Amino acid sequence: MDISKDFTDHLLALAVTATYLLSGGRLTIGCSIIVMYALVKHDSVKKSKLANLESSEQGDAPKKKTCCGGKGGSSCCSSKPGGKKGGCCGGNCSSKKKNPSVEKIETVTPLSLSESADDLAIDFTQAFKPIKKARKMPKLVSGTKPHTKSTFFKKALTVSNEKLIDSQIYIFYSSLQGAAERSAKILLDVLSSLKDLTLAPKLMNLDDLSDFDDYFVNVPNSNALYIMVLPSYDTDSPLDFFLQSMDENYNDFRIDKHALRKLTGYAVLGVGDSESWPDKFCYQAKQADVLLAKQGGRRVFPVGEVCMKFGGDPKVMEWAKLLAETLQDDEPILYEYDESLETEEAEEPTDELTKESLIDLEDVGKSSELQDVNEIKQMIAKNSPTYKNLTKQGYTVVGSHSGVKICRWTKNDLRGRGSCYKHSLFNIVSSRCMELTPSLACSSKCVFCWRHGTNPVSKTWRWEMDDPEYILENALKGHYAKIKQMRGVPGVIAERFAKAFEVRHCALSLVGEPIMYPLISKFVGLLHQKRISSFLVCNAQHPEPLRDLGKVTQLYVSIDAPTKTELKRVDRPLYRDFWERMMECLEILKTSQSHQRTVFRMTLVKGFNMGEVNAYADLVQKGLPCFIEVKGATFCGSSDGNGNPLTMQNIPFYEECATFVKTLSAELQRRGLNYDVAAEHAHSNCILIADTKFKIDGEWCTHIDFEKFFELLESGKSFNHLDYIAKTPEWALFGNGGFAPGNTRFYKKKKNTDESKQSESEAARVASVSPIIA
Ligand SMILES: Cc1cc2nc3c(=O)[nH]c(=O)nc-3n(C[C@H](O)[C@H](O)[C@H](O)COP(=O)(O)O)c2cc1C
Ligand code: SF4
Repeated sequence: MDISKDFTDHLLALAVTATYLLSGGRLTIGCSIIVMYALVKHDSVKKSKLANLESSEQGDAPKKKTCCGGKGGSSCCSSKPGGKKGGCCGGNCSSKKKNPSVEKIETVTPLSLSESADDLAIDFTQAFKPIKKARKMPKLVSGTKPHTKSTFFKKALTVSNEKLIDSQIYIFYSSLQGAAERSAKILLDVLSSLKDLTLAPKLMNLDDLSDFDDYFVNVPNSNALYIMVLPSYDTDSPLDFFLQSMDENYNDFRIDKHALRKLTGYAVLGVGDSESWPDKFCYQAKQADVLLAKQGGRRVFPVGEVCMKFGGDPKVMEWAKLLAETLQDDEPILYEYDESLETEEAEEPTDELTKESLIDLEDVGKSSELQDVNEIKQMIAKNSPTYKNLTKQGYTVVGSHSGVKICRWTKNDLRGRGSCYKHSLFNIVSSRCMELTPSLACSSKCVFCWRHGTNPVSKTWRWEMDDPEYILENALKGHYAKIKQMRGVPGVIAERFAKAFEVRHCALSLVGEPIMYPLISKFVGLLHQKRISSFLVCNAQHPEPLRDLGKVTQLYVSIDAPTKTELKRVDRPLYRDFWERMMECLEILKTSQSHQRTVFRMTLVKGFNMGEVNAYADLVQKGLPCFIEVKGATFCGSSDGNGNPLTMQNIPFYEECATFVKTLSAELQRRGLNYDVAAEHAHSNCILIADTKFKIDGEWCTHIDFEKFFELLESGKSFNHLDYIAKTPEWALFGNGGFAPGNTRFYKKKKNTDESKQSESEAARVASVSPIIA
């Protein structure tokens, strides 16, 4: 130890500390410096003692060069006397190696940039190989996430001792082209022939159910067993709505999450096409299986997946027979309830392994498929059965969700046989009217609807969307193409035919719910730019867009029943709060949309909604519309298998409609409301009640002055329904029939006068091709 050097060091340290303290440093900092200095000094003294001891043991000279660690410099271990350097050891010299403590530190110190290339030589050959994926976690093996409350993946086993054969079996199916329906019937035959079966199985078309809740939120009886026979479509189909409803139910806090545990069990049979859709083969049947299980359903038989191209009906039969055997089996079934199906609430896993396990589990069939339930599709894809169906019915599908169709009244008017009731009541000439809907989908499934149960249903917009400009341009093209086809039809009046190529009115009704199209106001604006008047009909289920709607020439709200119970029975609305929605819509008509020409449209269906006149009066009182248009429903073809339960017995005669209208009008007057019967079109069983503010100087003015309407619109000034009225012609007034002069009545068969009368009333009731709602 060099005492003189140490002493100097001490003095220097003391001087530095004193200077620091004197110059205002804090006492604690000063003390700390002194203590640290003392410790370092103590350590170096200890080390040098140790070194001296070592060198004395080895008989070395007391002055020994320490290793430079490869840095070189004056004290380099390799420095030769006289300042000349031999090669540096790079830290490997014996002086270093011999010090065990230094050697130990080297093994754990991270490599520094100054270390030599030899030291950094690392084998990278494995580095860029893909990281071996963690082994897929088998479905029923727990991959429990540590430190989280909810178990990420777990199973629970229960044993049921139910005798499945005693169950009430429901065979549900959904079918666009008939294969699932056929398969469901095979199942019905096989199961019905089981000798031990206590109750006859029931066959149900999912698309005909008024309310899925009756079966999939509430269970009809305590021993129900569901068998679902489902096709898969990668295009939109009615099944999409069913699956989305199931998914919504599961996430709706108002609904019992596990409502289907009350079933004795369920099984799903998928039919599809494995050749054309290998990646999506029977994917919707699998989705349904997962959703049923999520809601507590117990799978009593594995999901069947039958390719209707290969195997077809025999495979369905095979599955049905195996299922039948199982149902007869007394062996208890081991049910596995898989809580992984409830991972929505589970926290995001943090470590990579668990994350990867999650993906694997999703692969197993949960989330990836469930996400597909809300996949955005085209409403009516060109290759879909719905598209074919609609075009077969005479629609021109525009883009992916709009449609036009010329109705029989347009054809009639072109041939001089008269316009529809809108001419009598409001001055809309059928040959210059285009019937269009920007949404072929609807949020109701009205019993009198002529959609034949195949059009998409949904509560909200869930599809790809076309631009309003595109829709209008192509709708007009489609409409004109259909008009053109009429040129060879006998009796077409050349002048009307020519004018028909300049559409003046657009009835936004047809089928579906136009107001569901999110850009409806913009679309109406485009119509007005072309001086085409707009008649928008909505089903009183969408208060928000109704409130936001801009000016229309006439705004209709369909009032299909006067009470909550009847409305549910007639409209079969998809919304649970359908009644509250309707009430809100009526309130909007009375308030924010009261500047519009508002109309209640009532479609009378005998045995369904003609009973409670007082209740209708309540609704009128609530919405205070300008007009109430009452129309008897028209029979539009078979009710067989299309979800439309109506027969001719439900179609009212003109006289019955007239009685209803008079009674309603009297009730409104009794309440002090100024309404009266104004006009009619007896030919289509349609009668108009109007607010008496449209009776100017004793003359009804229910017609529209279209020129005035556009003038006002273009002026930019605000105006209301009374600003563009026109006098109702004599022939259109109530009691005068409403058949426009200049047209010829046409009866299919020539009859005597009495028979003709009968025929007119009959004609109003039957329309195999005409819309019953237009
Ligand atoms: C437009 C279209 C899309 C289809 N998409 C699928 C699909 O994604 N997966 C599948 O397995 N089968 C698919 N199929 C085949 C149908 O599921 C199959 O034909 C089934 O038998 C139809 O049943 P249905 O006649 O009861 O409607 C598709 C068929 C069509 C016409
Ligand atoms: S009648 Fe109209 S509201 Fe009712 S289901 Fe048909 S399109 Fe929808």
